[in-house]
Amino acid sequence: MQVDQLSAPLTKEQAYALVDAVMERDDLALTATAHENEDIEQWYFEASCESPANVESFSELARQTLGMDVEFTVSTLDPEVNWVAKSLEGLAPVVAGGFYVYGSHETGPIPHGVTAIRIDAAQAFGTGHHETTTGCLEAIDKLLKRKKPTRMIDVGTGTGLLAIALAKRTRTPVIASDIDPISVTTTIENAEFNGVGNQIIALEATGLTHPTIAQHAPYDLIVANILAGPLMALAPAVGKAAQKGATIILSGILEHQARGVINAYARQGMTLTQKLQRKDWTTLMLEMK
Ligand SMILES: C[S@@+](CC[C@H](N)C(=O)[O-])C[C@H]1O[C@@H](n2cnc3c(N)ncnc32)[C@H](O)[C@@H]1O
Repeated sequence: MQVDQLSAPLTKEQAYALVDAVMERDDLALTATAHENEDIEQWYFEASCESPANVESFSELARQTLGMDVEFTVSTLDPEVNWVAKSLEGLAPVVAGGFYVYGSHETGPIPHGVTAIRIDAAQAFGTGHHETTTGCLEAIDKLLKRKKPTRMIDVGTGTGLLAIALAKRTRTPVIASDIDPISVTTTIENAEFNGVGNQIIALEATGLTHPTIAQHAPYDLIVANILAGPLMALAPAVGKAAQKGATIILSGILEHQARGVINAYARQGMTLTQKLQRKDWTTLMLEMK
């Protein structure tokens, strides 16, 4: 499958507005992100989709959303190359919440007193470098300093990093689920070489809809690093699956979206206990009352 990548330099606000607009248009079949090239202080909108990109529909959406014409650069990616892995090769280790997340290319010594997790770049999200992931690792560390959960689920597990972090620290089984089958196979491999293969139950599931997830409920810890929209949609299911006193860690939320997510979870009986801010990204810790 060939993949086309559309890119355009925009302001930060324009780039995020376009990401929001794309999220509402399933028919365009696009995955969109906004990011900053810090070296030149320029924000970009980027989207990828199966070739050939429907540039005309997309330009029309941009025109309607931003009220101006946007010129997109379109490039076709070679399907034989694992571009995600390539772009992540050589990343430096991440230290967050006492976890040390490193790739197999790393040759330096592992620092003392950390929980080391080896995650290789793959076609799944979660090498620990994104602020949403470091926010979750720090929230997990804060929680584990005061209590040890025993019934845990990581929804939207990506590479399995957060589930592996929990399994390593608690030595207890953790459910790791994702909508994407590639995440599930990646998670199984990552759990194996981190020595927690027998603790991670990796499942393909949308949200909390899977018989195994229902069987293991209620949970005393639910972690979900997805995006604000899907997180708000998940609030009723999380409310049903969480036991009284459970901790809920939510990330993938832009600062201006946090209030909406907090309100959606408050309506299901969960109250905010802590908020962690990493650049533009907010991680929420909530408790089921
Ligand atoms: C931002 S990544 C987080 C990965 C990893 N947990 C981390 O913190 O680095 C979000 C993941 O959620 C998955 N996802 C998105 N919507 C989902 C849903 N409704 N149910 C389950 N997984 C979902 C995506 O496939 C992706 O792997």
